[in-house]
Amino acid sequence: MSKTIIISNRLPLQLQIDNNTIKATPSVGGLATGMKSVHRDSNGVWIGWTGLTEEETPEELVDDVAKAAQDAQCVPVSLTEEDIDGFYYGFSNRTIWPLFHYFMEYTEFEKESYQTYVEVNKKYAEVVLENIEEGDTVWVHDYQLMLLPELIKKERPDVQIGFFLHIPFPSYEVFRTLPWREEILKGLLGSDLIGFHTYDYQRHFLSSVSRILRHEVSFNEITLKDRIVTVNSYPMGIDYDKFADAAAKHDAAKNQSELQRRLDLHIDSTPDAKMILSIDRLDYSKGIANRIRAYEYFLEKYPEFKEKVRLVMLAVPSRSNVPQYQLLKKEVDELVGRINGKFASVSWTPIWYFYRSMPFENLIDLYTTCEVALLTPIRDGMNLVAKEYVATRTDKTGVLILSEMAGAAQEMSEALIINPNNFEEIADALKQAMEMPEAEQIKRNKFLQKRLKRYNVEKWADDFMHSLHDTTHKSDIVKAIRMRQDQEDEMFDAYKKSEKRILFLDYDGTLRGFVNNPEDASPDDELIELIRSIHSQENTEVVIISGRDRHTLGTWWQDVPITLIAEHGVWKRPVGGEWAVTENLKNDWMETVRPILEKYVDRTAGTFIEEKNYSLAWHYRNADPDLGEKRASELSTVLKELSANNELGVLDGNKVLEIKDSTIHKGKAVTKHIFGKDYTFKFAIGDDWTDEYMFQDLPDEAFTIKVGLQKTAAKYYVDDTDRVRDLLKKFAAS
Ligand SMILES: O=P(O)(O)OC[C@H]1O[C@H](O[C@H]2O[C@H](CO)[C@@H](O)[C@H](O)[C@H]2O)[C@H](O)[C@@H](O)[C@@H]1O
Ligand SMILES: O=c1ccn([C@@H]2O[C@H](COP(=O)(O)OP(=O)(O)O)[C@@H](O)[C@H]2O)c(=O)[nH]1
Repeated sequence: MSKTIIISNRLPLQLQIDNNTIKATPSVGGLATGMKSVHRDSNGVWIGWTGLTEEETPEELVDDVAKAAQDAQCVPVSLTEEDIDGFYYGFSNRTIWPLFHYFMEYTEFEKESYQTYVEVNKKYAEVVLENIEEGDTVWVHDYQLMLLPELIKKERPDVQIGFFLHIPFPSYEVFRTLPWREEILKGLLGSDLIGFHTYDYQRHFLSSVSRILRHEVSFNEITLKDRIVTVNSYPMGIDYDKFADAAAKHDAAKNQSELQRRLDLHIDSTPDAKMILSIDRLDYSKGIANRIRAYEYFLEKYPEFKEKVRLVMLAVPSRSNVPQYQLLKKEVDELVGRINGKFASVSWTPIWYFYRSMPFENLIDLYTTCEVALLTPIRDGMNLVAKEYVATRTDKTGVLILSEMAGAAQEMSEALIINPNNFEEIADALKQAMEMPEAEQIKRNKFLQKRLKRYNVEKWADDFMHSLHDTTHKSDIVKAIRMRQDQEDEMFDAYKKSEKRILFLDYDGTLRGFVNNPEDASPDDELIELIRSIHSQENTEVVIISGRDRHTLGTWWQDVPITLIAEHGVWKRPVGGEWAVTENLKNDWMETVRPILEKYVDRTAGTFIEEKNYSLAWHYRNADPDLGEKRASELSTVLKELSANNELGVLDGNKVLEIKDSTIHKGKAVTKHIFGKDYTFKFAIGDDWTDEYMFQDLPDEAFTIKVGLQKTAAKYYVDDTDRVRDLLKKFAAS
């Protein structure tokens, strides 16, 4: 039976050694808590790190570690102290975490820790590959494992791989600063589906892919040479019923509340003071220090709330080997001390501060007892605490104040949404929360609960898995039209048997890959030899048919006696002959069009005009991809309006717009060329829109091939210019 393999840095259980025996405790953090129910309900395994390094695990306990993991349907990845230093405390949490949360000043770019990150991703890949069986689906989680999809795909192209990023994906301007940006993007693109919490993270990722790797991105699909990668947003939900049920039980047994007991013990004798809850891992991205300062500002701005409110703050220890986290701990300790010292009275402590993690029951106690939750991250992928707080409010009272910088804010607009850097706004939101009528609290929470209950973690995981399985459908379409071996054999068979054969070959993007400067794309020696050798076969004609100008084509192929067709069919150089115009064309329109193109060159950096005898081309390959596409579509509209009455046509090529006589195109050129001749084998290959005319106009029996995975009228497609070269070699050897 096929299974789902979940992979994350940490397993949902963390192992410790206590008295020479293995002890397991649940992992904290949104990923582990959220995925736990998905793991429980699926027939799957979870691969990750146990929390124990190889050095910490004595020889005699190695089997016990494996057993403890196995009992929880987990498979451990064995890591050394050095691995954890470079991979977890290093690249993951000193480079990626701060960078992706826009803390540029905390970001370290260390080559050694990146190398360890690569090595550790390989260790994860090894364990995954050992555990994959046919039909399994792989779901990789989070920023610690961004190279893993590619490592798995390389070995197991048959396996479907999903990746979910739990933290924000930063804007291109921030991401581009990473020295290993290409490697990270390529690693992620080993996936079939990549998921983010919000649309903003998704669009930032797509923008980096198109700018850095220059891949074609269309809406939410990235076209690679042989696959399509789908990208989408899936806001992670929580196990709603688990929290709501636990809260209901807790409410029914009021005396269970530790907080209440604390109040009853008169540790603090202002039991009526409303409680403001704050829960996070102690992480600078969570805005804890700012939150305390904003609370101080609130008490100063609205002194009437002194002794009427209390901030209950749970900070869970996290990544304490990273210096920034140690500094933050110090800062928070000092702030809490200073503010309590400044405002406390004999009967009132303004902040109750806990620095530890709490078991589930105590969390429920905190959630249900506090009238307000104040969550003010500076950046946060999602923030599940916000959702858990709302889910536990069984009578629907309670006010959530949430930072607009948390992914959760996008779905929780009924909360009081604040900017975490605006103390004025936070202070006012706290006042509003304190004074909010119960009816309004209920109204807001009703909407929030309904949504959280519906899109719970199970629905979220289902949604992701369905989309992942749908990607098979897309790759099936790709497989259906990609030239199969038997189709290729059939074509070469027909070629060999034929007594009169013709091959129409497009040049750029087909015989040669694209380069930034078109003049640098001259044919290499191997290509020249191949073309010469095919052409020299008996009864075989090779025609290079290109949009290029005749001088360039003529120079590159001057010593090879093949037919050349330039400028989409305007010029022809027959075998052994001279260039001649095939049609009587006008070019007086150029005077009107050139200034328009020049205007677009001036406004769009990286673009330029190519002048041919009978056409003008505006190239935008080197422009910013988004701007290039936008300007191209704008220019195309302008040119089409202008050309309507002039028998001019606008050709949309590969990053080029070409304006020329509309009666000229490659389809017409090939039709004229084969007219009256009895070729028994016809072949055409090309990569862009201008080649579509050939594919459409050649008779049905022709073998037509598109280079690259795009919509086409050709019968087949091949991946790239390397595959074209393979085909040429086979023609030459036939
Ligand atoms: O494993 P740690 O280094 O101790 O960190 C705990 C987890 O923190 C991060 O959680 C993120 O995932 C949550 C659920 O999607 C999301 O709500 C939150 O905003 C994120 O910060 C981290 O992404 C996980 O990998 C860690 O395990
Ligand atoms: O003592 C604690 C405090 C919090 N949590 C859980 O940790 C998760 C925190 O997730 P969130 O998305 O808010 O932030 P993250 O820590 O993942 O960045 C939530 O599910 C909490 O219930 C926990 O297990 N023990």
